[in-house]
Parts: sequence; structure tokens; C-alpha cells
Amino acid sequence: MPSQIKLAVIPGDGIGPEVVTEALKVLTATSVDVSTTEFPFGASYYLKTGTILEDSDIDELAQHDAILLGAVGGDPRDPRLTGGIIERGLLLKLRFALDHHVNLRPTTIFSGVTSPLAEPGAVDFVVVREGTEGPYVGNGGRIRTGTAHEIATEVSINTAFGVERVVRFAFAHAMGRERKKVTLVHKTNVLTHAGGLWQSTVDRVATEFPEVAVDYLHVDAATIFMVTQPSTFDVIVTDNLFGDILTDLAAAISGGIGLAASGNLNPSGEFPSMFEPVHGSAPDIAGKQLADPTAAILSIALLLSQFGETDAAARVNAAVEADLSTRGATARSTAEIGSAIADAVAQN
Ligand SMILES: NC(=O)C1=CN([C@@H]2O[C@H](COP(=O)(O)OP(=O)(O)OC[C@H]3O[C@@H](n4cnc5c(N)ncnc54)[C@H](O)[C@@H]3O)[C@@H](O)[C@H]2O)C=CC1
Ligand SMILES: CC(C)CC(=O)C(=O)O
Ligand SMILES: [Mg+2]
Repeated sequence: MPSQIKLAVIPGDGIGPEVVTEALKVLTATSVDVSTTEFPFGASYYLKTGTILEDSDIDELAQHDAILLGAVGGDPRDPRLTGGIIERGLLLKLRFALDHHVNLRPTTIFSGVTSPLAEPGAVDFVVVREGTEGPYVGNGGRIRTGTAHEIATEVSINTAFGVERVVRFAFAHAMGRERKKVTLVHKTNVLTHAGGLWQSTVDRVATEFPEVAVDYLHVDAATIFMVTQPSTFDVIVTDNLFGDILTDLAAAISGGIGLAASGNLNPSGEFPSMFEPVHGSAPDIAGKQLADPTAAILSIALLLSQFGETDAAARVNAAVEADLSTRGATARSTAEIGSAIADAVAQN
């Protein structure tokens, strides 16, 4: 573990800079030795400079111990930003280049949080989403464009290597949890090629982890059970696309997208991991101090745990939990929530 954590910070677009400001307040309040370097990447930087993310930028980011990212994605009506140019050219490029093959997304219903579920029970699960493959790799194309016979493909890439390493991570992660259960979520009844690889990999790796209970759900059914019986989940392992969708649902059932944190992990430590809220740049509320910074703050807790700063991480989680339990009907600004949590961290 480094004596000082060198953190690269990419506030990004929309509410990204607003929530990152609050996350950094909380990080400072922990007194953990961290140095930060801010990078301007995002839609506005691209519109100003014509640059999204150069290879030399990735090299510079890779010199850090970790990355904190707010969110990226500009004005959806701007024709210069169509085709997910920023999401693909910045966020996915970073996840792929820094080999963030585990996208860890915990889901807990904190006490005091209002969940839309009638019977939330003890909801505490984590989604281990594959982060470097699936249909997000950009393998596809469009032919016969502009004709009635246009064809568009978006190929889902699933390699034995990529699937096995994330499945192994999920089983190892389950071993550190009380219930020790892994649920593979896929669509093996229709996506038989990719699904077959995922299922056979889970079956094989499971033999090495006899203490871990194994389960399977088709992704459509998984959405039902995530709403009706969320307490049955412990560790969900799934591909990049299903994991993306399921974790927005997981956020919705556990108090809202403003509370959902994530880590894009490079478990070997060869490259820095990147921590970010699950949400996007939320252009509909950007610049109004309406964003909940809790997801970004909980991403700081994930970052701290990653660096063995378990006490500081616990203080952040406890301060968030205390803040959530006292949230009433009075609306607070992004900065007010951040300051309240930072003050509580500093006092503990
Ligand atoms: N990691 C990233 O940087 C991500 C970027 N995006 C990008 O963000 C842009 C907007 O995407 P959307 O699909 O609208 O998803 P979004 O997550 O930005 O917003 C969905 C809804 O949740 C609300 N919301 C999000 N974060 C919130 C917070 N912290 N507090 C309160 N409400 C919050 C928004 O106001 C909106 O109504 C797009 O350009 C998209 O590509 C989307 C997801 C992840
Ligand atoms: C914007 C996408 C590239 C990413 C996303 O929605 C996510 O990682 O949750
Ligand atoms: Mg998403």
C-alpha cells in the first residue's frame, strides 16, 4: 500500500463536478494522506479542444494509484456529441485501457432510507459486472446505411479468459461474505453461445469453491426477483450489459440512483482502479445543486477499503448512514449534504 495515495480526479460533465467536490470534502475529512491531481476530460473539454483522451493522457493517469471520476456525457441535444462519443472515447476507453475487468457495485438499503419495496428485508448484495467485454467493446457496424435494408450489428464479445477471471473474482468475493452465494445472471435460453460459456465457466470454477452456493437466473427473471425478493441475492455475476442495467435497478430499489457507488477494479493492481458513482451526468439537474453526492461519497469509501484504509472507510459509511437516517422532508443542496457528511467524518 502506498504511504500517500496519488489520486487522479476527473470531475467530468453535468453533475460530475458537483458530486466530486463533495466527495473530495469527505476524503479530506478522513485525514487519510491523499494527493489529488485534477484532469479536465469530458464533453466540455472536448468541445473546447477537440481532444477526448489521448494515449499520453492514459499514460499520465496510469501513474496514479487510483482515479475518482464524477460522470461524463454532455448535452444530449448537441449534434457534436452524438454516438456516445464521450462515453465511448473517455469512460469505456479508460476502463478497457486500464483493464478494469471487475465493476463492483454494492447494494444495501441503509437504515432510514425509503425504498419503493414493500418488504425490503435485509438487502445486501453486490453485483460483479464484467467491465471490459460484452457488447460494449465496439465490435459491430452498419452497412447499407440510409436504405430500407440497413443492417446494424453490435457483437457481444465473451472470451474464456475474460469470463473466467470475473467469475473467479465473484467466487473469491463471495467467500469473504456471510452467505457465500453466487448467482449467475444471463440469458442462456436465448444467448446460447455466450450464455454457454458463462454457465460452463461458473460450473467449473464452482468446483473449486465447495462452500459457495451457486444459483442461476435468466436476466428477465432476475429483474422480478430483484424487486420482489431482493434479500435472496448475495453476489451476482454477470456480463457488462446486463450488469449495467441491473445496477440501475438495484439503485432504484435501494433508495435511488443518488446512493449507488461503484469501483472499476483492476484486481492485480497493474493499473489504477477507478471509483465512480453508478449514475451519469444527469443533464436534467446539472448546475442546480440538486444532485445527491452520496453515491460519489460512498465511492470514496470503496476506494479507501481498496487501499486497506478500513477504519476511514467505515467512518465514511457510518457518516453516510447517520446522514441518511436523519434526512427529512427538507431538501438540502448537494453542498449541504456533502458538508454534513464531511463534518460527521471529521468528528469521528
Ligand atoms: N459513468 C458515467 O459517466 C455515466 C454516464 N452516463 C451519461 O450521462 C448522461 C445522462 O444519462 P442518463 O441516462 O440520463 O442517466 P443519469 O444517471 O445521468 O440520470 C438518470 C436520472 O437519475 C437522476 N440522477 C442521476 N444522478 C443523480 C444524483 N446523484 N442525484 C439525484 N438524481 C440523480 C437524473 O437527474 C435523471 O433523472 C448521458 O450522456 C449518459 O451517457 C450515464 C451513465 C453512467
Ligand atoms: C455510459 C456507459 C458507458 C456506462 C454506464 O452506464 C455505466 O457504467 O453504468
Ligand atoms: Mg449505467
